[in-house]
Amino acid sequence: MRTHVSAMADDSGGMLSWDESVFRDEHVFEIDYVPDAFRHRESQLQTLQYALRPAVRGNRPLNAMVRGPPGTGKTTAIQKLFGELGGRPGVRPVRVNCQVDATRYGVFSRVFQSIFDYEPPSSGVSFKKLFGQVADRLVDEEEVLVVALDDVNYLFYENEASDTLYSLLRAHETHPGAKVGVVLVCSDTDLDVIEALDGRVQSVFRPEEAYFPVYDREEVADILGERVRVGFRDGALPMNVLDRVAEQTAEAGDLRVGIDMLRRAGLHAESRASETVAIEDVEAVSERARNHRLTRDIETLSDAERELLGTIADHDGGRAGDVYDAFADRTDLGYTRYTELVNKLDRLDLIDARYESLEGRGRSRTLTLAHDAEAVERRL
Ligand SMILES: Nc1ncnc2c1ncn2[C@@H]1O[C@H](COP(=O)(O)OP(=O)(O)OP(=O)(O)O)[C@@H](O)[C@H]1O
Repeated sequence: MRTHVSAMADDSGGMLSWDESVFRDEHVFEIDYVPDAFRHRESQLQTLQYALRPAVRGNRPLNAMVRGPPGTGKTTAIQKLFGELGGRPGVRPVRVNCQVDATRYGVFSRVFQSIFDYEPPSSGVSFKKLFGQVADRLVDEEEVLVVALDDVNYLFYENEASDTLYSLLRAHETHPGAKVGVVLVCSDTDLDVIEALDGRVQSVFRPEEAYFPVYDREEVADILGERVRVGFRDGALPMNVLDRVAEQTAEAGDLRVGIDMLRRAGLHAESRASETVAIEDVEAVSERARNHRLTRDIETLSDAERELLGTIADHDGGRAGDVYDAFADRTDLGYTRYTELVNKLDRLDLIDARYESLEGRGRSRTLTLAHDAEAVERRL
């Protein structure tokens, strides 16, 4: 029997005891959790199954492209399908997170690691050799390789996308008998993937497309309701609270906001020694949860990118040339690299880089933070 909470609160100065919790299984709110139930994505899964089916018969699958805004289930769909494919003999599905591995060498290192069970050296081995070993093994073992390039937009930002795809898509020419299929997963809805590829890649890449739209409010409530059922104790998160979270999540358009909000609201309820989560807990955590993506995006930036974001925060709304002067004082990077970094921050929606015409002096860009400066600076 659990002790009544108010008694616990009195005994321990307003805290639940360490082993008391509103959660049944807190892990279901963590980022690496793959849910058992995956609803409202039936047609997208069907399209992808259709494309990948030849692989289980030992043939090259159709290439595919998965598109849609962040937090709409793209990665989860791949994890589900690849989980199933991985159990089939003769198929090797590999999902590469391009946010982490944003170069051709990085992508092939992941594939190598999946095949050989150890990581290749990060330098000293040529790409050609790495590729050769992967391809030879695929041919010897008669395995079909299916590579998902998740968050492939990062390969584009680093200008590595065309080379990577070229190598994968033409593997059968350089290594006869190699069978490779590619699934691109892109969360940058402003990026026209096909258009952004080199002509030599465009001519061989005609993917099947699966689009993942933002979930509507009912879908969000249904999905989050299931998460609550698995993750919270019975009755610990009432319906009205779920509705409030669903409403805010649908507004944000990213399911991750809701999952994060549920977890934080649960922790907040615990911190005030309550066995149930209330609207006030949601209110208390909602700003942090809504900025979840901002936190994640800033975490993935390189030192130079952070430095630039900090410089823009200090010169919010400034002209690109002026911001560069300030940036150059802090780093030794040249203007070309600076422009690349500006473009990347713009694409990540961390800043808005807009052209303005200067009377009689051509055009210049102004750089403005896309988020509240304080929220950005707190995360840098
Ligand atoms: N239909 C669904 N049912 C249950 N959980 C879901 C569903 N769709 C998404 N999720 C959950 O929402 C979160 C975000 O999903 P996911 O990572 O698949 O999104 P994504 O579209 O790949 O996002 P990004 O583009 O930012 O990588 C995950 O925790 C995932 O478990």
